[in-house]
Amino acid sequence: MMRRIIIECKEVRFSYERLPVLEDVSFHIHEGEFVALVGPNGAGKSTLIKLLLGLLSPAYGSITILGRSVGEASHLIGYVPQTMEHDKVFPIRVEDVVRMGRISGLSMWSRVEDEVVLRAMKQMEVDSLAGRQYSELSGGQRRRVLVARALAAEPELLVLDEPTANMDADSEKRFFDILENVKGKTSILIVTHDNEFVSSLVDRVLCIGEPVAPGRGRRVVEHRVTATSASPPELFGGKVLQVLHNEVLPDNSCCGEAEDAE
Ligand SMILES: Nc1ncnc2c1ncn2[C@@H]1O[C@H](COP(=O)(O)OP(=O)(O)OP(=O)(O)O)[C@@H](O)[C@H]1O
Repeated sequence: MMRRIIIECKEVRFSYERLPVLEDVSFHIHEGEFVALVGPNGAGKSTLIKLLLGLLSPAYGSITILGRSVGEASHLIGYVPQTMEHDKVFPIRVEDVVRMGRISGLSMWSRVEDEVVLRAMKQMEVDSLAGRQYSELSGGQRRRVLVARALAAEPELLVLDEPTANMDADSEKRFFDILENVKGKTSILIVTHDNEFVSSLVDRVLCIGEPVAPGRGRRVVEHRVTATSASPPELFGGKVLQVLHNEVLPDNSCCGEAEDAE
C-alpha cells in the first residue's frame, strides 16, 4: 500500500512579470513526511510556498492537495509565516491564541475542542504557558505558540517558513527538539537554513537548484537524507543526500531512518 500523497506539484512554472522564478517543478509530499525546502537567497522558496497556499497561481502546471485544487483545499494547510506582528498591549492569553486555530471553537465551545487545543499546546510544550500573556513570552516561546495554533486546526500539512529565524542557538535547538513530537503525526514542510538540526529530523530535502537554462526559472531537486550511502560526500549538515526523482514511497518507508532510494 502506498502512503497518501498530501500535496503534489506537477510541472509548475511561475514568473513575476518578466522574471522567471520556477520552472518544471514537480514533487509530492506524503502523509507523515517531514520535508525541508532549501535553496539560496532569492531562489524562490517563498514563491513556492505562496503557490502551495494558493496566494499565487502557476503559469503552467498544477498543484493539488489530496487530489483537490488549492482553491478548494488550502484550509488543509497550517501555515506559520516567518514574521508575525502582534499588538504588544493587546491582552490575550497563550491558550486563546492557540484556540484561534479552531475557527469553529470560537463559536462552539466543547470538550472535544478543548482536547484538541490542549493536545496542540502539549505537542509544542506550551501547555505550561497557557495562562500567560502572549506579549510577555520570549520570541522562541511565541513561535512555538504559533505552531501550536496551526496544529490546533489539525492540518494535513504544516508549513513552517524559517521558524527559527532570529532565535539564539539554545532556543533553536529546543524548537527542533520539540518539533520532533510532531514528526510523523502531521506532514511538515519547513523552509530553513538550519541544516544541522534539521538533518536529524527530515526525511527528504527539496533543493531549489540552478535555472534550467540561462535566463530561465529554477527547478526543484529532491533528495533523501541518508547516513548510509557512500557518496556523494557531506552535503547537508554532515549527512549525505541522495538524489531522488519523484519517488512514490511505500507505506512504511518514511518517518524513520532513511533507507536506500533505489
Ligand atoms: N512580488 C514580487 N514581484 C517581483 N519579484 C519578486 C516578488 N517577490 C519575489 N520576487 C523575486 O523573485 C525571486 C524569488 O524570490 P523569493 O522571495 O521567492 O526567494 P526566497 O528563496 O524565498 O529568498 P530568501 O531566502 O531571501 O527569502 C527573487 O529574485 C525575488 O527578488
